[in-house]
Amino acid sequence: MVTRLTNALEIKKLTKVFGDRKALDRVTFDLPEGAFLSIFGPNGAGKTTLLRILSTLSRPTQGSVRVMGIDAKEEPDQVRGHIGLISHNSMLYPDLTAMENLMFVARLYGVVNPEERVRELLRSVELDHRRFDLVRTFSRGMTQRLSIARALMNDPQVVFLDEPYAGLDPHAVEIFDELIGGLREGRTFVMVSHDLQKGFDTCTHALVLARGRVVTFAPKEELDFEEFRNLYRQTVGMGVA
Ligand SMILES: Nc1ncnc2c1ncn2[C@@H]1O[C@H](COP(=O)(O)OP(=O)(O)OP(=O)(O)O)[C@@H](O)[C@H]1O
Repeated sequence: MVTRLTNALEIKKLTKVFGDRKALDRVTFDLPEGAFLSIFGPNGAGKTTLLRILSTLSRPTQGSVRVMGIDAKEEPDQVRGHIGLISHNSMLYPDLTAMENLMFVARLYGVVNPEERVRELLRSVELDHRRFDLVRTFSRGMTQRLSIARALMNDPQVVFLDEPYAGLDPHAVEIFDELIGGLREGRTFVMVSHDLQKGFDTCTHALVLARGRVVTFAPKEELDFEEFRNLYRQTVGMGVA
């Protein structure tokens, strides 16, 4: 029997223009299901713009985006049902408790037993004991853990992470790595990272962007870290768009 690998992402000639600036320029790549893609690039390379388009927060100017086979331009709502996003903007309400925040999201997704699901998620990120505390009293690491729980509400097949290590102390990084490690089975991850070593260690595929264009897209087994690092340094030397 031949096992057919499906692609979690199919991106073709994706272009995004802001005024007279091209933030993304004909970006093209396919990512197989179950992969972990790390996206690298200097400031202004287009990483966040790409992540925002993949997660349906922004629309491409040109080109096509398919997430789990669904056209993100035509059916963004359908795509949203399959994805989770963990970003700087935690999408949490600081003046609500952890529990209230997650209950709100559970209702948005029409979760059948919302309270049960919320408690299960809170336990999985080790925040159940803080469920009645306001989010504004949480540390950066705790807020991030809660935003992971929020992003997992719909049991997403594709998870997007925007610089998840920013502002975390080493202990929080460890907890985060463990959490993500436990979620990798059967899921696809896409992470924007400024930490070259960590992003490279974690990934199965690497994408380097510069000035909105793909400099490299390859499975990790085709890349040697030292060469990759040198290439990245040259890329950073290319400057911003
Ligand atoms: N809403 C916007 N309006 C106008 N220009 C924008 C907008 N969003 C992004 N850009 C421009 O698009 C380009 C890519 O920005 P983007 O935020 O995607 O880069 P990035 O690689 O994520 O950078 P960083 O590493 O600094 O976060 C930049 O030149 C930026 O100024």
